[in-house]
Amino acid sequence: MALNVTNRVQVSLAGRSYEVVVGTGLLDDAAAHARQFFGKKTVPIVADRNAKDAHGERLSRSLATAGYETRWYTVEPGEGSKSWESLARLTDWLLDQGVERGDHVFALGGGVVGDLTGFAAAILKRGCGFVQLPTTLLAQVDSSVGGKTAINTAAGKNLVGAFHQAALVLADITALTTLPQREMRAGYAEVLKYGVLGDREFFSWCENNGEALLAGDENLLQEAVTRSVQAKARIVAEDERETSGTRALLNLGHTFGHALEAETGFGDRLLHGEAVALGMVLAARYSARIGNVTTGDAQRITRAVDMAGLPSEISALGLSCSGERLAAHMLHDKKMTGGTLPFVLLRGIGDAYLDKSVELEDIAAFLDEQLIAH
Ligand SMILES: NC(=O)c1ccc[n+]([C@@H]2O[C@H](COP(=O)([O-])OP(=O)(O)OC[C@H]3O[C@@H](n4cnc5c(N)ncnc54)[C@H](O)[C@@H]3O)[C@@H](O)[C@H]2O)c1
Ligand SMILES: O=C(O)C(=O)C[C@@H](O)[C@H](O)[C@H](O)COP(=O)(O)O
Ligand SMILES: [Zn+2]
Repeated sequence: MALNVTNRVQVSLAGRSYEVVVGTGLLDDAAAHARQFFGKKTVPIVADRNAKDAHGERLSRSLATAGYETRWYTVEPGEGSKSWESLARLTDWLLDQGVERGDHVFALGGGVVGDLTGFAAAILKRGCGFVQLPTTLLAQVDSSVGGKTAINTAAGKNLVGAFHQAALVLADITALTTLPQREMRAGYAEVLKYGVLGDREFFSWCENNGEALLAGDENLLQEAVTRSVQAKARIVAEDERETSGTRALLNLGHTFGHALEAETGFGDRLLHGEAVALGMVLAARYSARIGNVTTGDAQRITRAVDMAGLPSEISALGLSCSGERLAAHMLHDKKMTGGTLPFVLLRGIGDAYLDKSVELEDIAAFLDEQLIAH
């Protein structure tokens, strides 16, 4: 895939579809790409503070040139903004702006702003439109696509939310030039995830290209974002609301990961993508322990995570909790059905499946082993 070529991926759902546009400089040209979603002369934009500082001007300029005025609402960076308090403040602001059901709210930032704004749009006047302008690698490859929106509660991650699809996603690769390296790596965890869960060839591509991609090669970034979005769009088209089990595969590494995020306080100590990377390694090791996957494949996944500078050892987190305590966080997992928690496990790289026979006590014992230094 060559640079300066804009890739378009269609997310096709029952009775409707929307486009994910992936390319460079899209924010400079946002008015042209998104004009049909500007209801009035003023466009409400909810932005992560860092994303606005780095890229807000490009967006404002594009809209101003097309005769639109931007109204900005700034969200403080960090997982703490996915809260009831932020949601209340944001919905009040949207109401003050006179946003109507037919209008579209624009979300500029990473997964935090996308999840928060998407949820606000889902409930504002029982549902208005929204457009995602993802500015982190994680948001471009994952959170801006597929319609999961949510806030966190004291009990855990994403526990209050709604399925509400964006009307359009503009993934501007240029936005990633200002992204801190740690955030880039965290986003790469979700890229690797698509390979591990369903595409062995893409996993090899990541092994070969991960380092250059993380160093900022825009061609490779555009290819990784496009291929990730294609993979996610295929799964979401098949199982939009996670009812058949197909979409649950996108949760690979997340049952472990969300428990670790909860235990570390949803903060800078462990980013979502870092938790997912570690969670994927744990899912692979557990799969090897029950004889489903070869230790060779489990080690290859660990190496890919290490190569990306992502955490692969739970013992290195310095947690003082037990495996049982981590397993207790998992009781809030949204996959829980009738008291059973299905786990996304592996038969091999590129071959994830949902295992309904896993005992949480066994997971707790496994985690106790992992919590002891390797
Ligand atoms: N809805 C979904 O399907 C889905 C999928 C994956 C993750 N998520 C959620 O997404 C969230 C994580 O998203 P994230 O990793 O994007 O984190 P984030 O939104 O917290 O952004 C990460 C950091 O990057 C900064 N930033 C954003 N864009 C920037 C830019 N272009 N230049 C400089 N700094 C920039 C932000 O200020 C923040 O400090 C988690 O809450 C996770 O649960 C949701
Ligand atoms: O889109 C999905 O489906 C995913 O599972 C993608 C995940 O990367 C994402 O973190 C998601 O928010 C987790 O979903 P949850 O239902 O476990 O909260
Ligand atoms: Zn995730």
